[in-house]
Amino acid sequence: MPTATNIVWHDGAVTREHRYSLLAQRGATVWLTGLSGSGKSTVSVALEQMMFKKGYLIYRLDGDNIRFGLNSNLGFSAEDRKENIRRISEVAKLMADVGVISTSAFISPYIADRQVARQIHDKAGIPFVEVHVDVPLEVAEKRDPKGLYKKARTGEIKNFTGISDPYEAPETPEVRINTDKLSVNDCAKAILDYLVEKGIVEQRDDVVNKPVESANGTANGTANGATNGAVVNGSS
Ligand SMILES: Nc1ncnc2c1ncn2[C@@H]1O[C@H](COP(=O)(O)OS(=O)(=O)O)[C@@H](OP(=O)(O)O)[C@H]1O
Ligand SMILES: Nc1ncnc2c1ncn2[C@@H]1O[C@H](COP(=O)(O)OP(=O)(O)O)[C@@H](O)[C@H]1O
Repeated sequence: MPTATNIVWHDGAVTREHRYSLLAQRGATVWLTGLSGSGKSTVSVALEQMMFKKGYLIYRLDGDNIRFGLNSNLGFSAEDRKENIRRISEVAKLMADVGVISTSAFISPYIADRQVARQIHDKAGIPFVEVHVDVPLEVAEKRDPKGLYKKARTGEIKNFTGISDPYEAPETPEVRINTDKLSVNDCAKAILDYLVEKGIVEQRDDVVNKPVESANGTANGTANGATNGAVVNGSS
């Protein structure tokens, strides 16, 4: 890929700290890596609901979804997966620079690519929390929520992670969740507990007084004290 030359960074007057102050939160990236069917999307959705109810602005970046748009030109070769992860890392970094907490749920099978994701965040001074969504291959394959393992076994899908392509598990992730041993809620809670323990987010009570259950992208909760449905800051 060509590298840009003759370019100069341009600073604005509104800083990251101004935006964080406006939003009453700091940006961060929660990076979920694991086999297909390990539970990355399911846990991300649960964490999003849990944190949204506490008044956090949180946004999910998800492998399948991103491949419909931004990364629709990428396949599953090692080179394409690397570019997939690099682009997502840059997007997550930008979102965190705005002040958004994002979850990135990507198989991201290669240690080197995840290292790049971490470096992009480290360089920008943004917290990067790697979560290994850990499950034995047999369990993921048995779940097979999209029927992809079946297709991979018959050879209909080539280069399928865990079957005909490698998955390099993280050795020292910030958080490891075993989705065959913990409930979805407990997995999400383990991540939130880590964020609180490390001071990445503060401890907050729920401020949204209805469950956030809609699966069509629109949240159905309303915030305590808010008349327009906007979420109010739950910090004291
Ligand atoms: N060959 C192959 N290998 C792995 N996964 C495949 C493949 N082909 C299609 N899919 C579907 O694509 C989803 C993974 O996309 P990602 O962007 O997360 O992959 S990667 O991080 O670039 O490796 C993955 O989503 P999840 O099952 O949610 O992980 C699959 O639905
Ligand atoms: N503790 C758990 N955490 C996450 N998913 C779980 C858990 N227990 C069972 N599952 C099931 O495993 C499947 C995981 O699928 P999905 O979230 O799409 O995985 P991925 O995004 O990693 O491909 C879902 O059918 C989900 O209901």
